[in-house]
Amino acid sequence: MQTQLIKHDKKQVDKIDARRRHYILAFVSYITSLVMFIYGIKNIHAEEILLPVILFGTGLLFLVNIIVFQISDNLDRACAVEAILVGFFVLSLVFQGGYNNTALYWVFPFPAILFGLLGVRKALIFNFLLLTSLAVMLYIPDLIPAQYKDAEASRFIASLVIVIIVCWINDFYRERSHQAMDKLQESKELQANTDALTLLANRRFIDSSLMPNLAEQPELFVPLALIMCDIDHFKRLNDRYGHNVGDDVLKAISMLFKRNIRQQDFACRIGGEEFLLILPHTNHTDALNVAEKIRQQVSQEKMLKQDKHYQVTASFGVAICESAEQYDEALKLADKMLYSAKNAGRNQVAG
Ligand SMILES: Nc1nc2c(ncn2[C@@H]2O[C@H](COP(=O)(O)OP(=O)(O)OP(=O)(O)O)[C@@H](O)[C@H]2O)c(=O)[nH]1
Repeated sequence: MQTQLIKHDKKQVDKIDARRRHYILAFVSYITSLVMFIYGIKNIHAEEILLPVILFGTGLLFLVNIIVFQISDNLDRACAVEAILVGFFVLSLVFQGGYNNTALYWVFPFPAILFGLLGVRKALIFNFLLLTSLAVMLYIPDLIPAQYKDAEASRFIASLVIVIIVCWINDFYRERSHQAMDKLQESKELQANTDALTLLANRRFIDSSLMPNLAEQPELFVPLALIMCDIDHFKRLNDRYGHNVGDDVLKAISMLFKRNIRQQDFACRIGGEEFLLILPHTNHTDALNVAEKIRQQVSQEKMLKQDKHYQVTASFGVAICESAEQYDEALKLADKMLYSAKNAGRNQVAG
């Protein structure tokens, strides 16, 4: 669950990538429609009506697509539509020939645009389809009204293949390095949120990951049970057997927590010998039962190899949190309950 929450926080990386695609979409839409309208006006009296129709038509469609995106906020759909418009524009321009038969020059920016809009795999397929359609149009001249010289067509196709391959290599490794950075960041984040001795989550995890998620999506957590746990007379144990033995006890208790909580629960070390178990969707009775079960197991487990008769015990305080705003109050209550368990003689649960 700790890893899942950290992954959830990594959505920041996806947001940056979505922004990149958004800018490409906006740039291509506005610039292409502007260029289309300017050329449409320039060619309004062209001999063939098809050219201004293509120019105004695609210009308008690019504009409509970005406006629909601004309203609907559906980036994937807008990018897919944009890619289809790009394909349609490229094919119809080459079909018609463009102004003074210059259509082929306008094709070269589009492979890179397709990679920017669609991501590596889809863009590669799309570019391949576009390339094949262009090759068919150029090598079977009877299919289209525009006339291109044989040498011109071959050079164009060869250059386009090079452009597509370079864009593909570039984008493939950009995506790979993006994924590697993402993993590295995730493992650094996990390390920073983990207590080195017990490998439980630490206080930083609660503050930087759990709390924002609780505030953002309380329905995933509440009612949230907080079980505060403190090992009894730990100072005495340390003094008698040494710090290393104390450390081993901390590790053994942490393992015991992990064995007794569900996959969606969190076990955190929040102080020297103080722990906090955080159990989402858990009511007061269930939380008391969990605490009692763990208390019994702690008191029954032989934790010291050096002294099989030494009984480690722990005290527990339980409270329920119903909202993110209530968290601090519930934590204070769990702490208060813990102290009443200590005052009542230790090795017990209060809540
Ligand atoms: N071995 C070990 N000891 C630690 C660690 N962190 C804190 N401690 C010790 O934990 C002890 C906590 O002692 P106290 O706060 O007096 O509490 P206690 O002896 O457990 O007594 P009660 O809580 O009242 O039952 C101190 O002696 C700390 O030095 C740690 O990482 N390893």
